[in-house]
Amino acid sequence: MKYGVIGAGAMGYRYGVMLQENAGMTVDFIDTWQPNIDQVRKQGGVSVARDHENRHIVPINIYTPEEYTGHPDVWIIFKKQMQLAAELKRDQAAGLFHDDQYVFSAMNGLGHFEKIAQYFPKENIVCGTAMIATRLDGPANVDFMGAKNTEDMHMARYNNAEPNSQVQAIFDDFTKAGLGPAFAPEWQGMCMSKVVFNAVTNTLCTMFEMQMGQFIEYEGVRAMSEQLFNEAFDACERAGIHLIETRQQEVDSVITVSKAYKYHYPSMYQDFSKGRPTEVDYINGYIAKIGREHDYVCRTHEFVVHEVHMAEMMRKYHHPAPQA
Ligand SMILES: NC(=O)C1=CN([C@@H]2O[C@H](COP(=O)(O)OP(=O)(O)OC[C@H]3O[C@@H](n4cnc5c(N)ncnc54)[C@H](OP(=O)(O)O)[C@@H]3O)[C@@H](O)[C@H]2O)C=CC1
Ligand SMILES: CC(C)(CO)C(=O)C(=O)O
Repeated sequence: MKYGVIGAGAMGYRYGVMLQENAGMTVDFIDTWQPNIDQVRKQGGVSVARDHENRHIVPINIYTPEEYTGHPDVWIIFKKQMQLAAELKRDQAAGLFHDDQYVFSAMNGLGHFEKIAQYFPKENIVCGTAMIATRLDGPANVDFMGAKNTEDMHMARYNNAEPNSQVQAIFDDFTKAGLGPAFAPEWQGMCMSKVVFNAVTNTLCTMFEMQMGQFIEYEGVRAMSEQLFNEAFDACERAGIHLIETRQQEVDSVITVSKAYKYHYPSMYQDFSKGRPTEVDYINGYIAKIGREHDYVCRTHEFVVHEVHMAEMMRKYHHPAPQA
């Protein structure tokens, strides 16, 4: 199958390069960040390392939306939440989207599938979550964090139907690529399971400018995680959303995932340290919104949203440390 990746950032490169190198798929990348495109063209591809080692150039095809004339079978979308609406509008205007295409996204936070559904039929949308850590260290320069074969992701159709042949083919390609997919029975609970995880790790690591391994050095991590998870689960229960993990499994995975990715700064910190807006409104803010809609105030999540925005504001007075 032919894939088109919209958003040649950390995760777009991760999925595209693994599909191209390990599964032998044809992949085209679409991006709007000109220094990124220029750097790919200058160095003959994207520079890829794994855990800081074995850095090499992987030749890739990259285009702006307006340059692109191809017709992939599947689009993979990895933009930041706040970039998505403008990106989809620009891609549509450039004639990129066609009715026969499928679309997959494993962005963090929630709110993106409603936007994607404005351009694609519901049955062609495949929702995903990725417990896969990747750093974008500069234009066309990525670092895949974690040992090979630890990649772990979930997928479910946006209409919650059983996989049809096209969705199964995507799953098989992701398996061959080494992305470690598993099907989940239902998209919303699957996605919320990742949102609540990111509402702990991404947010706390960002505010305290920590790698995940440093974060779990603190003895109060379990207690802090439990407080945030309990509030999020209580809100989800009132909203009738059933997560695919239990509260205890979420707390345990904060520890195990942070150990596995001990040198990773969550993607939120990558934005924070570069002076860009963070996705906090789509993560803790999304949980808080679900709570409010169901007469339950998620006080800690609402407070944490303010804290992250306050930390963002403070960047005009002192600069966060760059990623080590
Ligand atoms: N990184 C990770 O480990 C993980 C990330 N995710 C999620 O995946 C989604 C995509 O994240 P990720 O791949 O990390 O995002 P990136 O920030 O690496 O890339 C997204 C886009 O941002 C733009 N961009 C990136 N850096 C800069 C910069 N310095 N200046 C200007 N533009 C820049 C580029 O597009 P353009 O200029 O065209 O806008 C790029 O295509 C998010 O929802 C994230 O939460 C999920 C799991 C893990
Ligand atoms: C890798 C992981 C799971 C860390 O929280 C992530 O989702 C991110 O960096 O945004």
